[in-house]
Amino acid sequence: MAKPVSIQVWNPNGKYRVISTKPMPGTRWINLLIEQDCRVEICTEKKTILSVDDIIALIGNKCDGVIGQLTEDWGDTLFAALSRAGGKAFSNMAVGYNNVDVNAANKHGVAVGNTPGVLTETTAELAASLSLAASRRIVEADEFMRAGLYDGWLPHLFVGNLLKGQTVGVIGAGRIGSAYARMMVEGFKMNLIYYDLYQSTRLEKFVTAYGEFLKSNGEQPVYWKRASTMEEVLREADVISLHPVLDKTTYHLINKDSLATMKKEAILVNCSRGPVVDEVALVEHLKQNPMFRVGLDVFEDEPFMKPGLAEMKNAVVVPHIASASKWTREGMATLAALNVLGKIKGYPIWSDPNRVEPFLNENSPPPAACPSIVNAKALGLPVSKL
Ligand SMILES: NC(=O)c1ccc[n+]([C@@H]2O[C@H](COP(=O)([O-])OP(=O)(O)OC[C@H]3O[C@@H](n4cnc5c(N)ncnc54)[C@H](O)[C@@H]3O)[C@@H](O)[C@H]2O)c1
Ligand SMILES: O=C(O)[C@H](O)CO
Repeated sequence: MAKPVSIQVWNPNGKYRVISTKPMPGTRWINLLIEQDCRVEICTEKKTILSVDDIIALIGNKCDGVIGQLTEDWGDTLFAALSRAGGKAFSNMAVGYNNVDVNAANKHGVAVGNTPGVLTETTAELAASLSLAASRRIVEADEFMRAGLYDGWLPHLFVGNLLKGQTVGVIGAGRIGSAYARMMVEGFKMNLIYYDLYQSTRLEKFVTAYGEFLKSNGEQPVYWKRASTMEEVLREADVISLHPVLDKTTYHLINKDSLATMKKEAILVNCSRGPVVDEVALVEHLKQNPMFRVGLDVFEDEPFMKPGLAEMKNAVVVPHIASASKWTREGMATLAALNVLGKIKGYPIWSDPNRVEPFLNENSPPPAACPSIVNAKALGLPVSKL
């Protein structure tokens, strides 16, 4: 058993004990909990990733709800501990919840929250940034400059790819994938090809309308295509960005074979989850194809990179920061806190997790609902009429 971890306590006499396994940005989330009679305990332990034992020690004998992080392993052991302590709610401070065993949560009657919507644009902007950084070789050029190697303009110096008129491919055109597609189509006049299990009519309508606008201005229009297979996207796109959920259907979706299907000078961006890409195969592909480039925010074995990746000049790598804008991170903290608070207070579940703005308006109290509970149906929780 790990030794008890250090905590900061807010509102010590609060009736409901809510734990956050990490300090989170902003103070609104703390205030919202305190106003509703919660004692808030924030783990201030220095180590970045808490173990299951650390979290069991935090939960203790009485705990009404926990706000946790995507780095934690929320399986049967933790849900059993939370349930024994009287807890009925857990929320990830993330939209992705592949670190959570939802069946185990169901078994112990614990509601599982996530934070959709508030991070859509911020994450799409990072994917767009990585697309640009990779296509225009920004990191390589920056390193070159700082190393004092620049001794004058040259026709061949850091020549990269023009995005305008090329095709952007999106795999997983949900909230973030669609936002990214719109940025790339509108910002850089790229054509779109996408693959998703579901049709994205809104995205298609957007590209059609933008194409008509360009045409009416005498410019080359843009086009969209919904691919019937992922391979079609891999074959046709010049820049491919991955935005599906991580589950058993998307594990190693990008592997040796799929990499071989892509154009030799293609750009691959991953802001979804690391294991969507077979990173060992990717390193080999980068070695064999120096004109192929990647922009990665996520890694298969975070916080580590597979051997060889750090040395690849044709890879841009950042440490899982896609949702890291101040507004988004504060909003994620708010949504996660309100998921836990709402369940403790017996509120119903918000009917549309794609429309969470009312919870984020600092000038009015949030609706009396849980913004997003992924196992609401399985637990038979009522849906809000608001
Ligand atoms: N890097 C980051 O910091 C960061 C930030 C936010 C989200 N994410 C990741 O992005 C994911 C997507 O977030 P979202 O809000 O857009 O979710 P979403 O549910 O709106 O979109 C996911 C899409 O993936 C599609 N999909 C599922 N299985 C697929 C498959 N086998 N092939 C193709 N498409 C498939 C779904 O139909 C859906 O449209 C999250 O689950 C999370 O893992 C990462
Ligand atoms: O799933 C998520 O929300 C991200 O990975 C962190 O923002």
